[in-house]
Amino acid sequence: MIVLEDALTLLLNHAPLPCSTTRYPLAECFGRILAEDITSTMDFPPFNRSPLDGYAVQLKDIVHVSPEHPVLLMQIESVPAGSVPCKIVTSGQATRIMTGAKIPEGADAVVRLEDTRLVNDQIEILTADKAATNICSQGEEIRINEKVLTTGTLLEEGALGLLSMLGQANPLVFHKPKIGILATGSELLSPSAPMKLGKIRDSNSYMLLAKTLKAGGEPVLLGHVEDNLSSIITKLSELPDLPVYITTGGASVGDYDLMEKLFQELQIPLLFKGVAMKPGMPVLAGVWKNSLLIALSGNPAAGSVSFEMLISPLIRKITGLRNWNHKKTIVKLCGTFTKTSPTRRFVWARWFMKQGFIFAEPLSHQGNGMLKSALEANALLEIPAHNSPIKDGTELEAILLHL
Ligand SMILES: Nc1nc2c(c(=O)[nH]1)N[C@H]1C(S)=C(S)[C@@H](COP(=O)(O)OP(=O)(O)OC[C@H]3O[C@@H](n4cnc5c(N)ncnc54)[C@H](O)[C@@H]3O)O[C@H]1N2
Ligand code: MOO
Repeated sequence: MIVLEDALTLLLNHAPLPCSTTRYPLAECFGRILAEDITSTMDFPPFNRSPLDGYAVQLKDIVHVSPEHPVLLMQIESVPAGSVPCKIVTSGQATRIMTGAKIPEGADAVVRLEDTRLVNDQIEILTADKAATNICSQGEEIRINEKVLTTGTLLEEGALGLLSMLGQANPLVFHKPKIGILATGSELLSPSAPMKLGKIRDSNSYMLLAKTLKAGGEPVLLGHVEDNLSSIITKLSELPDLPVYITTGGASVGDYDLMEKLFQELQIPLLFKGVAMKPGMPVLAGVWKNSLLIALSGNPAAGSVSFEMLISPLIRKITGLRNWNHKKTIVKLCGTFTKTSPTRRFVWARWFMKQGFIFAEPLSHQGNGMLKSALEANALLEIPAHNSPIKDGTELEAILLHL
């Protein structure tokens, strides 16, 4: 039996390198991982521009204005966003300018439209309030040659907007790692099969498919196979070449729990067998033909916790993501937790904010009812080993699954 953190380190140390790279159109890049550093080839904004609709003027003409002592200026042109001003603003003149348009030469202030009035043909300036700061300077957000995005960045809305701004229509991204998911168990039926006595439908494959997608991998469902060593070996020999294979079922000590025998039969040296946590203790891992083979428990409650704690960070690392680690946080326990155990435990919980603190309430119906609690859970709460009953409000570590 191995400590969870050591098991994860072993898996990460044997993780395949991130996949090959390719260029994708920007619109197809959401959720992918950037495989190159992006340096700006231009300043942004690319020119001094107006942050509002108003008049570009010379500051010295308006510094002393007030509604009681306005000044009159002559409009020389009007510049919409996207156009280039042609005329230089000199003393006594104003260029009507729209938000986003280039500031004309000669102007060093912009008065907003609401602070002006049209008087005959002239523009009356009623206040100079903030006029000098009403200019967005060239390069104030991004300088030319500045590194804006780095390899390993998850491409979400901010990154996609920046890439577009920088003219990166086809950024280089990592291919998603393919993760094989094979369910073992003679009791298993596919979701479309008619029900039979003694059988259950395979829910693990679909649960782990979803978890794989969330971690940034590409799940490859390999179906299910009965608890028979030669059937499992035949099935494995037919599988496509993938960097990681996850199996569920047969990881414990029962007569038909064949995973340990499988590792022996295929002469796969074990990285570890059994992880000191509950649920999710039965896990075996090894390197098989340059791929990681990880056998999880068939118990949905156990398999999903093992996946969350061990496989999700592993997949995130193989995607090329820079920050692949769990997002752990300290929460306050809502209610008391009375179940004690010599092993550290992870329980599905629901976090919420109250009086400025994050609280987490363990869900009832854990264990075999895990799938129902998974529906409601948004956190995995860690209960330390050998705890005496834990009091309401005690600080505990949790992984927040959905924000
Ligand atoms: N004598 C002992 N028995 C058990 C122990 C133990 O220490 N000594 N550990 C228990 C614990 S804890 C767990 S967890 C399970 C682990 O069992 P396995 O990993 O070998 O998994 P299976 O026996 O194949 O299945 C367990 C359970 O889950 C159902 N199952 C299996 N596959 C699926 C699937 N794809 N979709 C939905 N449900 C699935 C299966 O029918 C069983 O009910 O062992 C305990 N026993
Ligand atoms: O290890 Mo079992 O995984 O406690 O549920």
